[in-house]
Amino acid sequence: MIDVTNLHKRFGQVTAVEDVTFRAEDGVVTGLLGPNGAGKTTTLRMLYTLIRPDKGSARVDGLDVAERPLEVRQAIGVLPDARGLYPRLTAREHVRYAGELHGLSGAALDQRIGELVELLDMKDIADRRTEGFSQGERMKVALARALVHGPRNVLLDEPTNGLDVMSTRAVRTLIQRLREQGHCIVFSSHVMQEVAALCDRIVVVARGRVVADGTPDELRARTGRDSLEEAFVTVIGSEQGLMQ
Ligand SMILES: Nc1ncnc2c1ncn2[C@@H]1O[C@H](COP(=O)(O)OP(=O)(O)OP(=O)(O)O)[C@@H](O)[C@H]1O
Repeated sequence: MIDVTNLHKRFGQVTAVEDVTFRAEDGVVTGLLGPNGAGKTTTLRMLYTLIRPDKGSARVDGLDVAERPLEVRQAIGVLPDARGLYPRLTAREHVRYAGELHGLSGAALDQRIGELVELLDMKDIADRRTEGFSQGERMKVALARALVHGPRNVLLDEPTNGLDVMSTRAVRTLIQRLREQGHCIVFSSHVMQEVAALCDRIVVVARGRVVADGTPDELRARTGRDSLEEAFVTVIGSEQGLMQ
């Protein structure tokens, strides 16, 4: 479970995150939805301990991200916005390396890599160097790397960005499976159709603040709008940046 309370982050003159509060429960897909520059990536970066909040706090399974970053990193799997892969390593070597960094080894690691190769349909690419991989292939490697240690909490920054229809479906299926297994899943997107298709709960972020938080039905009811798209535009106060 992830608990975020009054997070704030500034970079020089730019206030990236002004006041973000939400809770992401286990067994639930929580979507962070907002236009470009709303503060989603910065919020996720604070959650996965890459940067420290200026104010406020965030807890992952009760562990404070600023006070216990190493334990937090064990408890989360992250698909960051930059998917950076090593061109000379094969897909399988990437996953193995990440597993070793998490303390896995031997038969247990081999078995886990095998499961992920199967789950993400990576058989054809598993033993190829990642140099020249397509966006979808890179995404699969980055996802397998994020999940190798079986983290309870999964943070995904725009996981379907740039993917074709089949790859997008594969990612959706994976997220649904993780939800069924009781994981806590947070993913960010600026595409409302994506969030609407997958999320049980939607946290709408605009200009560094949470402007709405609820189930799709609650958001529709609160804004008096029939369509989710209109509800989003109403809470954000603008259509800018929300479309693909
Ligand atoms: N390291 C940084 N230095 C300076 N400004 C930053 C930095 N990181 C983020 N920002 C600024 O903070 C604001 C929020 O950025 P952030 O990347 O969190 O938005 P986002 O909601 O993830 O947007 P997108 O959908 O475009 O990825 C933007 O104005 C951005 O330019």
